[in-house]
Amino acid sequence: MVLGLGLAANHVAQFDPLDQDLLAVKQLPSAEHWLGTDTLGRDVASRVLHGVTPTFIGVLQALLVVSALGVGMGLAAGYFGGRTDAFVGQLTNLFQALPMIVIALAVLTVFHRSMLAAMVTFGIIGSAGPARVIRSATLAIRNELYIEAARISGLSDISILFRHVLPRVVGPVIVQLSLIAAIAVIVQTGISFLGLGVPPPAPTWGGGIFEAAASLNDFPWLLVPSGGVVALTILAFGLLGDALRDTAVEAWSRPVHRKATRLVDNAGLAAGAFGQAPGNAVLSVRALSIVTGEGAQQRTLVDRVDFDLLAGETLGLVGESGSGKTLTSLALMGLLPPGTRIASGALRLAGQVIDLTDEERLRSLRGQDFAMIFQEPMAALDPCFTIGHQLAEVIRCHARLDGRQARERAIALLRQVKIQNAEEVAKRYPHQISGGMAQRVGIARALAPHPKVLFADEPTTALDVTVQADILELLRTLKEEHGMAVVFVTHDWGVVADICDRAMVLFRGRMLETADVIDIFDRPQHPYTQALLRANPHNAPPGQVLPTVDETLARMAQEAA
Ligand SMILES: Nc1ncnc2c1ncn2[C@@H]1O[C@H](COP(=O)(O)OP(=O)(O)OP(=O)(O)O)[C@@H](O)[C@H]1O
Repeated sequence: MVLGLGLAANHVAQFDPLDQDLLAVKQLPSAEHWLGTDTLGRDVASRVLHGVTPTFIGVLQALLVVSALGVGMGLAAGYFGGRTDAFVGQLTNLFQALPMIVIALAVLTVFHRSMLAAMVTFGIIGSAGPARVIRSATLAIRNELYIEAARISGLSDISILFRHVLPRVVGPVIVQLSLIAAIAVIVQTGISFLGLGVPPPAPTWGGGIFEAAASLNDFPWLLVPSGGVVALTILAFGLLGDALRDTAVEAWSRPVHRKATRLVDNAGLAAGAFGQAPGNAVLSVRALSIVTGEGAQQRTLVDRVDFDLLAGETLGLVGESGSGKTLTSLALMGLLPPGTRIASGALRLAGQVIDLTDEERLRSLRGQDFAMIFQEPMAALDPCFTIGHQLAEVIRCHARLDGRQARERAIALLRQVKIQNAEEVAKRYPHQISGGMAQRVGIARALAPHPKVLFADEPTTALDVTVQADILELLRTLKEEHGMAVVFVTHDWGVVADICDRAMVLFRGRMLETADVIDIFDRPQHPYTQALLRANPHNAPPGQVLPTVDETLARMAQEAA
């Protein structure tokens, strides 16, 4: 808005900013002079408005220098590391050690009060701060897998920097540039205030503050318009930076609250669809569909999945990577990742029917009736708190216990998951325990609220084989002790055979077959299940090359023809 008014100053301002009226000096705001007049009777509003353009030109000059130098140095130092990093480090140290104001005064003297020279100098010296911040942000992501993958696939460093690194650090870049813009306003105002910038009578914000300071005792009002516009502009740069950062960086990570086009009528579904559900089903899910994208871009990721989970049963969700196993379980937990949403479906839990598109209702089940354990047990624990503290926190969320009681219950839970020295483990931090122990802690945390259903998303994949067997054994025992039902996400037929009672095979988001585990292994009905089983390494004689699922499907199609 300030910039808009400044650009339209010739039309908006009622007076020439240089017109003096010695008969109307030091006037307070009036209908004629909106912000009053100064010590020479000039219209203050007109002078403030005409001061906008030179100020913003200066800001732009500083921003261009910082964008090129500060952002460039930060990206290069963080990405290349080594000597580049050391060189940039020395340079930024040097810039930060330079006395900015003394250098600016010298530059203004040499370049005859050139604001351009002052702003370029400020941009060069001021680029040290953004360079350091952007270096740190780049360091944090330069070893991420997708950057490695881009390197391996032959992309040049420049295109990796601009296409893969810059978009990830755009948040800090925007924030740093908004800070620089605000400081550039202060520097310009300071220079004009010292009488070293554009000479009077040209209208500048700093000049206005200088005049206001001179007549502060007899006409204090004069400081309000000139100081106010500077303060408001600085504030506006901060807010603008935050808003731009939110739009550019965080918009994608916000949950989408818009409801998708419903694929089925959920009201009708809730009323009739559970008729077929077995009497002893703890959880029944009907027509669960998950989509991503909007309008014509909408893509179905999980397509009308139905299943029943019986009391004390373990149901395996099996399928290749990307078949929708994880999304199915996350959807029921109300934990879908950003960009995806439930388009339709209903569940019935303990006789209660819940519309799956009702996010609020679904969220209330999490941690109460539904609990979850994850593939990366260590990543699911907060490194800053002890195991005991983290367990006690969850326990106190669900039960009215004091600190000591919650700690005792935490230790009891650790014993339930067969951790021998539970008291001692409770005092440890996550980095002080093994992966297998971390998964036991994850299970203990999931058990704390006595859930009806436990979702286990490949909980043994990240563990070594002997620990895997221990964890599966533990889950089997706990399921029996607690009477829980378990939904077990896996792509490992060995795990299905070991722990599941029934299995549901998913392919590209569609449910192909659900059967008892023995039937699935002995009499798989769907050609895809047959192909998936043939690709199972557990069945293969050593040394034999297994057919891929696609190869088996192609051969079956040929035989059928
Ligand atoms: N946030 C997301 N936005 C868009 N599509 C997604 C998102 N998360 C997952 N998908 C897509 O949804 C589909 C199902 O993903 P899901 O993670 O459920 O598969 P999965 O069977 O669990 O695979 P894996 O065994 O590799 O974990 C995949 O095609 C995946 O690319």
